[in-house]
Amino acid sequence: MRSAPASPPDNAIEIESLTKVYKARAGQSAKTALEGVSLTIPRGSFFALLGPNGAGKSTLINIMAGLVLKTSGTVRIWGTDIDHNDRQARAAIGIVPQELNLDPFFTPRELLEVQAGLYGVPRRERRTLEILDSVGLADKADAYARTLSGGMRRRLLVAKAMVHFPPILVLDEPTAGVDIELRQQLWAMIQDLNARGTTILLTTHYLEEAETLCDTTAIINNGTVAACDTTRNLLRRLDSKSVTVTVGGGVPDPLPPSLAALGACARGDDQIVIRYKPSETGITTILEALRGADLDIRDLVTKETDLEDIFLQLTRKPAAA
Ligand SMILES: Nc1ncnc2c1ncn2[C@@H]1O[C@H](COP(=O)(O)OP(=O)(O)OP(=O)(O)O)[C@@H](O)[C@H]1O
Repeated sequence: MRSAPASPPDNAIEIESLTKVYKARAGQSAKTALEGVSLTIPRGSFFALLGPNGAGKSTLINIMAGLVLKTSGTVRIWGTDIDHNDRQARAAIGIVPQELNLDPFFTPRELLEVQAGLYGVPRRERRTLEILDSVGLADKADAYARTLSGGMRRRLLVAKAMVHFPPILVLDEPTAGVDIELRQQLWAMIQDLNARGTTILLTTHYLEEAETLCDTTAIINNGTVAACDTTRNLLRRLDSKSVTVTVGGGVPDPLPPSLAALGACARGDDQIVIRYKPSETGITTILEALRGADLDIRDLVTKETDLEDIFLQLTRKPAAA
């Protein structure tokens, strides 16, 4: 099954005009989950796919995994079109699912052997212990999966996705519900895999995760790509800063007109946030508006834009008419 092309492709994944419409079912109308999605994931990159719930991330991954049939469009994985040779395309990809779906009665060694068998990896080519070692589980090779901690199980899922030596690893929300220490461990492990050449595609809700780890970020919303750029460019291009003011006596409702005119909004009972474009609005304009609002200002903090600002700007639902 290790039938990679002779020379590796420039792009690990190429998706063009991908559309998925789930057919109408009893009581439910048809649902367009992806609409004309195009994405290019260069070989060796660490790519984040960000999106709110229901954006279409799982649909995209499931199409690549062969679990969902696309409606139209093209998907090439490691140079192979899934319509031409889906086995070869899928052999280039390892998918780490979100759920900890491991058979508790298998040991990690057995689990990897069975998985390698499913992928048709000949015994002499299997690297079970080497893979377990790469995820820090060599000493647990013969422990029952049910005795492993949550963190170890997650690492075992990564190992399982790697039995056929895929050059691409897709991780679906790998750190959802995972504590901070374990998150750091997983990050270090995935970074190490990436440093050794594996292309990583990661879906996440954690903006910090994309910001810290990923060189490129795509934001997907309502089944379309709202943005796709290097993470650094995304942060740079927004031309956005924010001022957060903490006020005594509660945030006035409605907000004073001078602040409402700047698009300010209340956060909690005692904070007002004003997002602004430094290229258009100087900080003195904002300070004057605050002075004119006659507030009991207790604190004032300015902040550079971060991925959360961008995410909110791109995925915010339009206000109801
Ligand atoms: N089998 C299905 N039949 C009908 N609609 C579906 C099906 N699977 C997903 N959908 C719908 O398609 C849209 C995209 O769902 P998808 O699971 O791909 O989003 P997601 O970004 O992965 O969300 P989450 O982060 O919550 O998993 C949603 O509106 C969802 O309800």
